[in-house]
Amino acid sequence: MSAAHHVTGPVLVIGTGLLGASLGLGLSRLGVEVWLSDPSPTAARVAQDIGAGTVLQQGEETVPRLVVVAAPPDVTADVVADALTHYDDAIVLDIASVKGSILRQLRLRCDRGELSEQQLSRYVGAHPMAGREKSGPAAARGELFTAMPWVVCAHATSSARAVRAATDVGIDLGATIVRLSAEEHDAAVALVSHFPQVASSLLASRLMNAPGHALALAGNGLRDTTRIAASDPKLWIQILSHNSGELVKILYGLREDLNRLIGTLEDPHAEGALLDLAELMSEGNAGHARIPGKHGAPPQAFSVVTVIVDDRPGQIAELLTAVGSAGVNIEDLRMEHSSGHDVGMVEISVLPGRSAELMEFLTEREWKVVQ
Ligand SMILES: NC(=O)c1ccc[n+]([C@@H]2O[C@H](COP(=O)([O-])OP(=O)(O)OC[C@H]3O[C@@H](n4cnc5c(N)ncnc54)[C@H](O)[C@@H]3O)[C@@H](O)[C@H]2O)c1
Ligand SMILES: O=C(O)C(=O)C[C@]1(C(=O)O)C=C[C@@H](O)C=C1
Repeated sequence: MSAAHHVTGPVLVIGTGLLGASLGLGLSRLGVEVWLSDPSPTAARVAQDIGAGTVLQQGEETVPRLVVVAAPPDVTADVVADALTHYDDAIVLDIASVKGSILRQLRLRCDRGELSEQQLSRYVGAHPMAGREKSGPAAARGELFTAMPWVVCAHATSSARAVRAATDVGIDLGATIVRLSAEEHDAAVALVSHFPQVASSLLASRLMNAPGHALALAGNGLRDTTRIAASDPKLWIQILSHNSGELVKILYGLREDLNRLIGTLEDPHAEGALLDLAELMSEGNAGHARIPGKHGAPPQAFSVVTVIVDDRPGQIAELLTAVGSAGVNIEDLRMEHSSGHDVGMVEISVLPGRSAELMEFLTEREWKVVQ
């Protein structure tokens, strides 16, 4: 299948695990020529088998216009530097979960004369705020990035061409572009990604020696708060250690809150103790209410079913008729066009209890529902 897109291939994806294979899959589906490379021949082959691109065989050469480095954070700066040196006109971007440490390593190479300023100008950092608790290409999904934030971290000397290319990949994958400096990015993800991972892991680690009868009672509360505790330790020790400075600031605050809570619960009948507990719960309510919906939309009281439609007359009417025949009431409707796309995204707000059946109904009728 070939659809309108901004990215011009060939694109070389280096690192064909969950993220690299998902990106290859998303671009290949648009008709972009994608080459795949990974030190693990199995990871590269699996990525090829699922349709993410074509494996670049050892000794085989290609002239990519764009290189996307989707390797673990520890090796990302090395792989980026090699790509900037080896492919002398290609734009190189990385999609690692941390940005500041990688940029600092690349700058150091410039200062030592190992990389030229011209080479560094072809690099831009990016970070799709989309992923899974699973790793490897078998878990890849071409729609992983749809409607998710795609952070572009240009550095002081990134060329306009490089920034454009990093942005275009996100747009073509249906993501929402956010521009931040590497420092702003690292502070933000410490709070909204790295801290939740640590909190989830700490919570789940309490279960290691829990008696079977306690675990047998586990409901959605525990499942919701521990999904990401199943994440890959090899990846996360790198992410956490690369962004430790920002994370530690948040953990100091948590330590204070925990001390306060312990003090309160040690004597729940003390004067003011119940008020303290009420404050803790309502502060949590207030923080939760600030988590935006997809595309940065305000928090939703309804469930949103997102459907991708072709940008042509009659499509919305057909979709609304389909929702009507499912017997589901539309509480709100929002339509988004990604600039330059031939598709639009329709967000249908429905009562939370009706979204699963509507998704199933539409999917069965071959509407493209974003899962
Ligand atoms: N998993 C997520 O949710 C998520 C989300 C956004 C960004 N990221 C970032 O994407 C990158 C890849 O993560 P992933 O989840 O796909 O991990 P993954 O473990 O699924 O895949 C990583 C791949 O990189 C390969 N690799 C290892 N060393 C390499 C090297 N020197 N050169 C090239 N490839 C190498 C591995 O063989 C593996 O196939 C990481 O930097 C991560 O921080 C991950
Ligand atoms: O949804 C998940 O499973 C994720 O952990 C994804 C998540 C996140 O924190 O949102 C994790 C790390 C990445 O760098 C980006 C996205």
